[in-house]
Amino acid sequence: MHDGSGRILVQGLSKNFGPINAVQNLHFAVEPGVVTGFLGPNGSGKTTTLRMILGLIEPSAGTATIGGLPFAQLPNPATVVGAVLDSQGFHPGRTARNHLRSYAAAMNVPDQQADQVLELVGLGSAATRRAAGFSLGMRQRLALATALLGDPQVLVLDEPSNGLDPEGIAWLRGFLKSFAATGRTVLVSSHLLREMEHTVDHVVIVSRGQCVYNGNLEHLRSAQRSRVLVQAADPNTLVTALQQSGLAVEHLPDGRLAVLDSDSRTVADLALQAGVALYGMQDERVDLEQLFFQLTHGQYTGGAPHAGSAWAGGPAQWGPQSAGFAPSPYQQVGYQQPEYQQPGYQPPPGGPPQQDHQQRGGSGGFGGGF
Ligand SMILES: Nc1ncnc2c1ncn2[C@@H]1O[C@H](COP(=O)(O)OP(=O)(O)OP(=O)(O)O)[C@@H](O)[C@H]1O
Repeated sequence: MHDGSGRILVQGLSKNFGPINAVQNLHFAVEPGVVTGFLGPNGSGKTTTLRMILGLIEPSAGTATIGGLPFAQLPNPATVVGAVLDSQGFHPGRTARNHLRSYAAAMNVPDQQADQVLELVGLGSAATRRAAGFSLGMRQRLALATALLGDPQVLVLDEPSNGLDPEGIAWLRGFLKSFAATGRTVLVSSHLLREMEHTVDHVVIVSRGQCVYNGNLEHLRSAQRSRVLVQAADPNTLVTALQQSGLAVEHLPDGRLAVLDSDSRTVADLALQAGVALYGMQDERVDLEQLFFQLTHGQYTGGAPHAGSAWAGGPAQWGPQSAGFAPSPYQQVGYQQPEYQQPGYQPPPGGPPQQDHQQRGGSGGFGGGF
């Protein structure tokens, strides 16, 4: 069991390449004992951040420490941190075993460790094969074996599932979880939340070099709420009826109501009992991948969660977002055009449904349409 001293702390970390602000004022901690995902689309600054943590490039501002020290000051870095930033750097003529032995010598690690780590990553039977003939997945495993040679406290991996087949991804997931379960620190980057969602416990999500979410994955998951969008002839009467039944309701800017954590059948029954005519209903549910897409496109108008929404509260930190509407995180289920928008629609006596522009809590709505 490791002593849990391999905490990574990133404080105010920034990096500019000329006019490019690759990383902007990042703050996060990577705790031992859990797997932390460092997620963001291509070009969002993940590799640059990892390179600064590993002392490969100088930050423009801020600090990154491992166990309280910058990488450059670690007494024997290879026994503290194992890292894979690139799985291409093998001498093609060397066997897997010889590749590892050359690293073991440089790290002052016994030769036998090479065979142990090869077994650990499932390459035991390929020890005498040359790396030139390795598949991308095998190269990923060999790179991981190299990182493990010094039996490090901390593992930092950049896009480790690239090139792995589904079996390889499942294996990596189990490996990383058991590695972290021994009290060690795992920071793993990816541009695919779906690939990581069953591997990571904590996530730091970046977009355009800035942190847009830092928190528990479960918290992010719990922000997923289903809702029913409903167009009612008399929204206020319907809101009263729904609230009396214990349902939370939000007014959307276009006049519809969003009924949280319910379904269209329940809403229709309550509307009938209240004598309110409905002109259209839509069941929606949030998809984690869509949510990630929305977060990392940085265009969510609301920025911080608004009071009363699924986004408010909890220990997670939501970072800056730039202005503009993002795609809705909701997936629509069995969408039907509201009756009043359909050809041949005859308005009821009293005219077509009125648009109710009353909004609650400012601009924090999801902005998604039917
Ligand atoms: N050495 C460099 N010189 C100039 N610009 C750079 C350099 N390294 C990275 N960048 C730029 O910094 C930004 C962040 O790149 P980075 O590689 O850190 O992103 P990433 O999230 O790791 O993306 P990917 O998943 O595609 O590797 C990009 O705009 C990239 O072009």
